[in-house]
Amino acid sequence: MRAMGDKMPEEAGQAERRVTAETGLSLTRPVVLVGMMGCGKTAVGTALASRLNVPFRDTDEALESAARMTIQEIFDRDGEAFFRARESEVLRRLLEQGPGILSTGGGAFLRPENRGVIGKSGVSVWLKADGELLWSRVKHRTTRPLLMTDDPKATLLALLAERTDSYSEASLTVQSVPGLSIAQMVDRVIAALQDAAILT
Ligand SMILES: Nc1ncnc2c1ncn2[C@@H]1O[C@H](COP(=O)(O)OP(=O)(O)OP(=O)(O)O)[C@@H](O)[C@H]1O
Ligand SMILES: O=C(O)C1=C[C@@H](O)[C@@H](O)[C@H](O)C1
Ligand SMILES: [Mg+2]
Repeated sequence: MRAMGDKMPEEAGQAERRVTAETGLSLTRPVVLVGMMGCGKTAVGTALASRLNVPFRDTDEALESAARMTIQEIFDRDGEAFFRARESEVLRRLLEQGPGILSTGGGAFLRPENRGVIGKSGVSVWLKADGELLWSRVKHRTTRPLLMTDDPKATLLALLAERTDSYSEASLTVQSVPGLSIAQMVDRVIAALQDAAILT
């Protein structure tokens, strides 16, 4: 098995500055999407990377592929503390791979250590959504171990309340509201990145 801290051979030594093909825009740092479960980090991140024609990376997906286990299986077998340690390693490795879109797991931005490494080489974007919207998106899924409780909606709302201060430390915030499609969220993130001169 590839160690979780290893670089993917094809991505090692990637160019520092990536000129995006279709839009003509340049991205100079990894754009790191953060926020609660269901805020759209994976869905919006995938569409954003595709629109900009830059690499897409996702800490949850990278962890699952390195471990050849689902996140639920990692939590069940090794516990959350083990998962968080691996998540920090994977985050560092993916940040080293250069400009692109990096979606994180919902808990990744809570650790000061992770916020530090993200701030050094990337720019964080919080996809902000209220509890009802988040719940509408996660309630049908059973893939999120932290929501395997007797009252998953209450758990989600409690996590949102306790995490909001950490997420608000992100460099940029993009609000998600009901009715905005994934493509419209991509428009909003691009506009925020352009305003901040991250995408030029
Ligand atoms: N703007 C949107 N409009 C409609 N559906 C959306 C939107 N954003 C996300 N979704 C849907 O909500 C669900 C959850 O989104 P997604 O998996 O991207 O969340 P996430 O932030 O990556 O969560 P996690 O932290 O658990 O990885 C998916 O089914 C996704 O397609
Ligand atoms: O919000 C969280 O803590 C999590 C979100 C998911 O992305 C996964 O990283 C995992 O289910 C934990
Ligand atoms: Mg995700």
